Amino acid sequence: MTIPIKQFKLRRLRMMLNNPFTTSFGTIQEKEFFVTEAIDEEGNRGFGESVAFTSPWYNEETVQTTQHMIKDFLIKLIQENKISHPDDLLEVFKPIRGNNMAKSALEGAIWDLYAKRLNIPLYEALGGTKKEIDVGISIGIQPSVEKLLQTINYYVKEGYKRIKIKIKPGWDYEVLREVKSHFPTVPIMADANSAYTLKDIDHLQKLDELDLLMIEQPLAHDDIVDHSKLQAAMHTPICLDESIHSLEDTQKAIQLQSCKIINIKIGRVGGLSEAKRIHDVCKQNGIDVWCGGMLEAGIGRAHNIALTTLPQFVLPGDTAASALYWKKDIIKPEVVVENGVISVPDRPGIGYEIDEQALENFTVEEEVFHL
Ligand SMILES: O=C(O)CCC(=O)C1=CC=C[C@@H](O)[C@@H]1C(=O)O
Ligand SMILES: [Mg+2]
Repeated sequence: MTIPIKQFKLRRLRMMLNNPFTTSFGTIQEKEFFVTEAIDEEGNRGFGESVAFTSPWYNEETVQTTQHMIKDFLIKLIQENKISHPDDLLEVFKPIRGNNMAKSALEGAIWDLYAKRLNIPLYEALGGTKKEIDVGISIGIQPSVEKLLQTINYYVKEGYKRIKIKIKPGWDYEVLREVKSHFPTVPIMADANSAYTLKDIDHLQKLDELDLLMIEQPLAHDDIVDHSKLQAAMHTPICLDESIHSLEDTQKAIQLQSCKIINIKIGRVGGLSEAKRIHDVCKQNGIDVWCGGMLEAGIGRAHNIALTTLPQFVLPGDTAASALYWKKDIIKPEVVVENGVISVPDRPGIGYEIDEQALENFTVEEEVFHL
């Protein structure tokens, strides 16, 4: 049966992070993004969230390109095609190359609507089974090693199951060695956001001494060939983030042995349907996966939680508590983490209610599209 989508709402929100988040590219303090809403004939409402940043440092998409793609191309494709299942969007959106984050923002709202129409939780609609998921925390680059150690100490005491540290040349081996010596039993990983090249191979090999859980995206954002050379030269598992946009990329990375782990971000791969396909092929090939974060507000966070209930998400994700990011989130209740664990909500769809007042307060622009 066709999903009778009657209307789309596109809200642009602006929210301030509690703490600035610094990577090898710069610092984010204010987050701008879209909340998408798909409404059917009976008034059911499905919600999605976009993850592109205001400037294209993580990938080529931005808040502006997301809006352009949704308004001028993607909604038209939904108007022209019948959608019976959210997976249909894989074909419907095919004429548009790339722009995965824009596609995912709409697809997420349709997945939520689909699950709500069936009156089942989104995680169940996706085929997930876990009732609880393990989470870790991603810590941005800190002003000093001392500050970093204090921050880690705080999160370890809070119960987070693994700590991810951002690294870049000049802020890597010594810092990680210090961290490991203070927290020898805590699973520690490093994310380089493509700050190195194969010329750094000797330096990167030194990280093998530190028994890290993994090193994420050490080399170029669009590379899987050099990563395969690096993985062959290192014991530490390489995790790919930026380089994996699709099932096909995943299959090629597996074939080349470019990594042992994949960080699945729903937005980066174009939505939950593709994320699920990537998960399935990783499961068949013994590649561990985990769910990365993009500093999401509550709706995106809820989607991440639902995805993480799939069985191959065997490593803690970045889906930390709402309160670490926002003074006030846009969902009710907010996402809470106890001893590094989130209890997956059992309500229909994303499982959290929208805080309508908060949504309104953070909205700076709104547009409605009739189908
Ligand atoms: O807490 C989160 O949402 C994860 C934050 C995080 O690590 C990242 C967010 C955005 C872009 C990147 O720097 C990064 C990552 O690469 O995984
Ligand atoms: Mg990353």
